[in-house]
Amino acid sequence: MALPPPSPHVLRYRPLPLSLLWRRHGDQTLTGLRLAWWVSLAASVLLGLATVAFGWSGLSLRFGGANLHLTVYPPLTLCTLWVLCVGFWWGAIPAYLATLLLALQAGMAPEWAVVFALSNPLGYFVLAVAYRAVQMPVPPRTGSAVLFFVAVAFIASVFGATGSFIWSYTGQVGPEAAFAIWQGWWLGSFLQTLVFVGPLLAWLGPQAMVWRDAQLPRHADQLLPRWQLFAASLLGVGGVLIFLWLSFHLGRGAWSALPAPTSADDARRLLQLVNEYTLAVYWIITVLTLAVLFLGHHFFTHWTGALERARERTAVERDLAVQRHHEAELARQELAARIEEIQLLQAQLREQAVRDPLTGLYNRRHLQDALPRELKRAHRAGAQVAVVVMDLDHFKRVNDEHGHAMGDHVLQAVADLLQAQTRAGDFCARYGGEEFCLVLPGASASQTVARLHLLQQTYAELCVEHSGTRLNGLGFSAGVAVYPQDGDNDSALLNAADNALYRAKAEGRNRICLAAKA
Ligand SMILES: Nc1nc2c(ncn2[C@@H]2O[C@H](COP(=O)(O)OP(=O)(O)OP(=O)(O)O)[C@@H](O)[C@H]2O)c(=O)[nH]1
Repeated sequence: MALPPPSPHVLRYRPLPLSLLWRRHGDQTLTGLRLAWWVSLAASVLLGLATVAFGWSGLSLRFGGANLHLTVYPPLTLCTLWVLCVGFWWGAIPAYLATLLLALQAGMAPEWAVVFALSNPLGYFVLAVAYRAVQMPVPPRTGSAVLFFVAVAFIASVFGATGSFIWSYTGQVGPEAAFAIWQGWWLGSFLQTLVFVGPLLAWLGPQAMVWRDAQLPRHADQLLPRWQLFAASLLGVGGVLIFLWLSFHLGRGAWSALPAPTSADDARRLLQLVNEYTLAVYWIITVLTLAVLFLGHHFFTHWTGALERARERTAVERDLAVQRHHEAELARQELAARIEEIQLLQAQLREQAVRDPLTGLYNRRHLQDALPRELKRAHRAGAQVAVVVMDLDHFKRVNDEHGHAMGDHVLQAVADLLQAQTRAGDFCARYGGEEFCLVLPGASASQTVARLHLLQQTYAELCVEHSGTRLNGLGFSAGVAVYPQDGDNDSALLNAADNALYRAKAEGRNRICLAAKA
C-alpha cells in the first residue's frame, strides 16, 4: 500500500490519554476508537479464556537443552499493538483483565491471580519506557527500527515472563519443568512479538500513528526528565541481568534434578545438554550485546542532538533577550529625556503663570497667593509686614509724548530698580498698568518710608533712553500699610495702602503716605 511518508516525529511513541475513553467529545473518529478498544478488550478476554478452555499449550520445541512448549498467547499480540500505537494503558488494561480471568479459570488462587496478571503489563511498561526514552520510530521499517524493536521486545519478554514463576509455584511443578516453562514463556512471548506484532506494526503502524498524531497537540521534542532516562537504562540493564541470572539459576536447578549419570552415554547426554544450554545463552548474549551497543549509540546521538537543538534555541532566545534589553534601555533613556523636557516645560509654564511678561516681576495673581502666606508667617513670628502700593506719576504723559514703547522701557527700568533695591525675602509685583506692589517682611513704617525715599531719589536720577530720546526726572507716589496695625489680612492691607496712595496723589504726587496717618 502506498503511504505518504509520515515524519519520524509522528511515528514515535506518544501516548493518547486514556481519559479519551470517557471524555465527552463529538468527534466520530474518537467514537470509533472507543468502540475498537471495547471490542479488543472483549476479544482479549475471550481469547485468553479460550487458551485455557481448549488446553492449548503452544508449539513443542527443544531450546537451550530443554524440551519446551512455545507459549503463544493471542491477547499479547493485540494488546502490544494497542500499547505501541495508542499508549501504555490502552494495552495494559485488556492484557491484565484477560490474564486475570485466564488464571482464575485455570484454578489459580485469586490472591496469586491478581499478581500473576501484572506480568504482561510489566513487559508493556518496559516497551513504553524504552520507546519514550530513545524516541525511535515505532514501526520496524528501517534497519535501526527493526534492531531496536528486537532488542526491546526481548527485554520486555523477559519482564513479561516473570509470571511463569507464579505459574510454576502455584502449579507445584519440579525444577526441570519450571525451567522449561520459563524458557517457553519468554521465548514464546519474544517470538510472538517478532512474528506477529512486528509485521503488523510495520504494515498498519504508520496509518494508526498518523491518525493518533492528529488527536494530539503538536510540540517540539522535549527532553526527558533525568529520572526517566535513569529508569529506562535501569530497566534495560536489569532485564538482561534478570535473564542471565534466571537462566543460570533455573538451568542449574534443572540439571541438579536429573539422576546422576551412571554410564558414559548418560555423561555424554548431560554434557550435550549443558553445551546446548550454554550455546543458547551465548547467542542470546551476543545478540543482546550488539543490540545494547546499537541502542547506546542511538540513545546518545538522539539526546546529544536534542541537547544541541535546545542549546541553539537557548542561544537564539538569549540573543533576542539581549536585543530586547538593549531596545528597552534605549526606550527608557528616550522616555527619561522626554520626562525631563516635560518637567522643564511644566516649570516654565508654572513660572510664566506667576510672572508679568513685560517686567519679569511677579503678577497680581501670585501676589494674591503669596501675601496671605507671608502674613501667616509674620503672625506666627509676631513680626510686622509692610505693604506698599506705588504708582508712577503722570505716566500717561510719557506714553503720549514719547510713545508706548518708551512707556514700556520706563516700566522695565522701574522693575529692574525695584529688584535691585529690595532685599532677599522682599517681594515685588506688578499690581496694575503702572502700579507696583512691594511686600517687605519685618519692615516697620519708618524703615519702609526711608527705603521708598531712597527709591524715589534713584528713580528721579534714572535716565531712560529709547530711540535717541532720553527721559529723566521721573517720580512716583506710594501708599504704605503695615501689618498688623493697618489691617490683619491681605485685602485690608492692600485697601489701606491703596487709600494712602490716593492721598499721596491728591496731595500733589511724588510723595509717600502712611495708612496710619489717614
Ligand atoms: N507703555 C505702557 N503704558 C501702560 C501700560 N499699562 C498701562 N499704561 C498706561 O499707563 C497710563 C496710566 O494713566 P493714568 O491712569 O491716567 O495715570 P497717570 O497718567 O500716571 O496719572 P497719575 O497716576 O494720576 O499720576 C495709561 O496711559 C495706560 O495706557 C503698559 O504696560 N505699557
